[in-house]
Amino acid sequence: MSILVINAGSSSVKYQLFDMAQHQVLASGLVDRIGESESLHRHQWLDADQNQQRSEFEGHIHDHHQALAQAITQLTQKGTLDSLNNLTAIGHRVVHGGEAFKQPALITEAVITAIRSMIPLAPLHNPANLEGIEVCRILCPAVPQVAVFDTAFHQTMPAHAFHYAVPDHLYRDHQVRRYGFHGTSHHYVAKQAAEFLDTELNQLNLITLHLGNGCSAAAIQSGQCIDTSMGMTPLEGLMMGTRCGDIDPALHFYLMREGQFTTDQLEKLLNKESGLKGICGSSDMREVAEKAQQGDELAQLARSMFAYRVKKVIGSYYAVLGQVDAIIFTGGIGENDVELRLQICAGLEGLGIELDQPCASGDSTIQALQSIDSRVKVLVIPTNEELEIALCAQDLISHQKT
Ligand SMILES: Nc1ncnc2c1ncn2[C@@H]1O[C@H](COP(=O)(O)OP(=O)(O)O)[C@@H](O)[C@H]1O
Ligand SMILES: CC(=O)OP(=O)(O)O
Ligand SMILES: [Mg+2]
Repeated sequence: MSILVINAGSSSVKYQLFDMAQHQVLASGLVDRIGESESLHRHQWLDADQNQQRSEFEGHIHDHHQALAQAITQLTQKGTLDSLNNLTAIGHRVVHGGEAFKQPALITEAVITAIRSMIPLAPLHNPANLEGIEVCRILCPAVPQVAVFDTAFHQTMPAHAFHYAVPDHLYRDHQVRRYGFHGTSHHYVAKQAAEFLDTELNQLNLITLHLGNGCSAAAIQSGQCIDTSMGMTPLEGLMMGTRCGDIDPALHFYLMREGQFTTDQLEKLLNKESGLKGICGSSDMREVAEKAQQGDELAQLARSMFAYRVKKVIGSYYAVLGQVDAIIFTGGIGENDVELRLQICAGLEGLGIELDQPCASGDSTIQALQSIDSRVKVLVIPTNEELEIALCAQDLISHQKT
């Protein structure tokens, strides 16, 4: 059984082909800078002797149709996929499913219409996700397709957590509320934690911290999400690579009045030019860490701000949950930045959170960081959103057949 997972962004398409019997990646790739003169297509695959092979193509790839057609050609020509008929399903990451989707969905015209209706809530993400779906429907009409939503796992949040304190008609008429994102990752690492701790997920209270380019936290009570830091859009919450996270909303009016900013300029400023990049000029935490080590004060400030905000969210979710079994670090930063994890957890002994020696970074398996006396477990769990999407697609397709 092979499942292809597609994560289509505005100017890139990432894909992975899974052999579901082994949970093994047979091939993967990235088409980047779509629409620009110097587009890039990187493709990797396992050959018949299980050796990793790579190919790279540079040139103009004018749209998502060409990008996906090229990816499918690579998949079928490089021997990893005999024919498209051997694909069991295609799973798509869809960022915004609004309130319509609490679970993954088999893609139909009605599902496409519902995803389209969410575009005003996710103008930076949903159009590209839809494009990926529509192109795959043209290129692989016989293959069932499944949409897996970033928002779905957070749909269990109670009303007091998801409502904003604005006039209620804005919720009823304009769907203004907290939705939360990265749900596929939060759910995946929560399930991994349950397996690692040898406990049912519905018996666990967890705080999951997804710290990648985008960053978000979730409070999970008895296995269900009861709060999360991202909001109506992925701009709210923690400080991120280029996104500001929580700010005073009055900053908008102030900058519009005093700085003559337009709405588009503000959107760009807060989404693309803020966060780590806004403070110290670099959005990549590895670069920020290097600069900080060399004595760059703004890079040091950026790291302190980042850690402080994660610490605050741990404290607030601890209060909301009452009792916490484990805190889970995931995402590129959460999995690898040993020093930052120490900074985040420093001083939390009063909450029963005590770290042992920092563990080696870059381990691909689960690490437990807590000391023997720590009441709360502190785990590092590598996320795998693509595998989770493939598992969701497999699950949905097998239930369709029975
Ligand atoms: N060893 C490391 N130390 C610190 N940060 C790291 C390390 N490895 C990766 N990162 C950071 O992880 C972030 C990317 O996270 P990732 O989860 O891969 O991103 P995405 O959200 O795009 O999937 C970048 O800021 C990167 O610098
Ligand atoms: C929704 C979101 O923030 O996704 P990413 O972290 O992939 O940008
Ligand atoms: Mg990632």
